[in-house]
Amino acid sequence: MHSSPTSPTADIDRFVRDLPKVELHVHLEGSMEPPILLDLAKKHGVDAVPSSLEGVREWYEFRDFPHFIEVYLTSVETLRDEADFAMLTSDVAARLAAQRVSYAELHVSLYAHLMRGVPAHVVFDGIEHARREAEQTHGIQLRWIPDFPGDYGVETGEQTLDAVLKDGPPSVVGFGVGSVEVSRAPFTDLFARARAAGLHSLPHAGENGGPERIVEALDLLHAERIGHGIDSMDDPALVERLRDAGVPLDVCPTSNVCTGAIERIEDHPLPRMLRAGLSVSLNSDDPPMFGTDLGNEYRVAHGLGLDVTELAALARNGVTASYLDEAGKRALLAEIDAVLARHQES
Ligand SMILES: O=c1[nH]cnc2c1ncn2[C@@H]1O[C@H](CO)[C@@H](O)[C@H]1O
Repeated sequence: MHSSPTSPTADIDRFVRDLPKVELHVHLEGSMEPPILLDLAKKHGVDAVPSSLEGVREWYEFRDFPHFIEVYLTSVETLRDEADFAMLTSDVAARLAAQRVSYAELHVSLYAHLMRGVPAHVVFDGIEHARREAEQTHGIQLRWIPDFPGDYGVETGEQTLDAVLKDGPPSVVGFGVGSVEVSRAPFTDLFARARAAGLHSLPHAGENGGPERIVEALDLLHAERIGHGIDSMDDPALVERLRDAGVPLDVCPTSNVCTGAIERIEDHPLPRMLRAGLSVSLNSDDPPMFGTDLGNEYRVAHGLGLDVTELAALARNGVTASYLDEAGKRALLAEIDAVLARHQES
C-alpha cells in the first residue's frame, strides 16, 4: 500500500473497522433496509408504506417516540411469510459480518407478528434458516430476544412468552419488553415465568420513561441487562447501584436523538455513563431507520470525546455482557486488546 498522510479521522475509521464488535441491542425488523422494505411492501401490497426511497427517507423523520413506534409497526406489516423473515435475517447478518461483528443478539418483535396472525413458527423457521446459513457463510453467531410492546398490556406478553416456549429454538437467549415505556410492575410474574424457563430477563427500561422504570426492571423483572437505561443518569443512587452490581446497559446514541429521547447528540450521557463506572456497551437499535450502523455509533462515540481506549472498553463491555460462551468471550477480548495495542503502536 502506498503511504498517504492519514488524518485522525481516517485513523479512527480504520480502528473502528478493525475492532471486533458484538451487537446486543438491535431490532431485527428495525434493521430492514429501505430497498427491502419497498420490495416486501410491493410483494404484499402494503399501501401504508411509501413507494419510493425518497418517501421512505421522509417517513423516517420521527416527530417523537410514539410516532417512531407507529412507523416501526407499519413497516413490520411487510413481513408475512417464512421467506420474508429468512431474507431479512440473511441481509442483516451479512451487514453485521461486514462490520466485523461476529456475535449478535437481536430483538425480534414477535408480538407484532402474532397480532397480525403470523404464527410464531413462521417467524422462527425463517430466522433460524438464515441464522444457520449465516453461521456457515460468515462465521457470525446470531441469538434471539423475542419481545412484546409493554403498552399493549400484560396479556400480549403472556401470548408472546407462550409462543416462545412452544415454538422457540434454543438460539432464543432472552425475553424482552419494548415500545412506549410503561411501568414494568405488571410484568413481574410474566418475567418470573420466562426466567424459570431459562430465558434471560432483557427489558428496555429508562430509554425515555425515567429512572423509576430501571428500578422496576431491576427489582421486579430481575433484569440482567438494561435496554438503553440512559435515564439512570437522573438518579445518582441508581447509578451507584448499577455500578456496584455491574449491571450492563445497552446504549444506542443515535437512536436516542432520532426518537427524541434526547435533544442533541452533544448532550448524550454516554461519556458520563462510562466515566461513572457503568458497564456500557454500544449498539445501533434500528440502524436504517436512524441512518446509522454499529461502526457509525463508534464514530459518534468518538465525536462525543471518547478515545480509542474507551471505544475498546465499550467493545469489551459488549462481549462481557453477551451470552456468548466463555471461550468465545476470551477469544474476542484478546482480539480487541490486540487491535487496540496495534493501533497504539502505529
Ligand atoms: O428504540 C426502541 N425502543 C423500544 N422499542 C423498540 C425500539 N425499537 C424497536 N422497538 C420495538 O418496537 C416494537 C413495538 O411493538 C417492540 O417489539 C419493540 O421491541
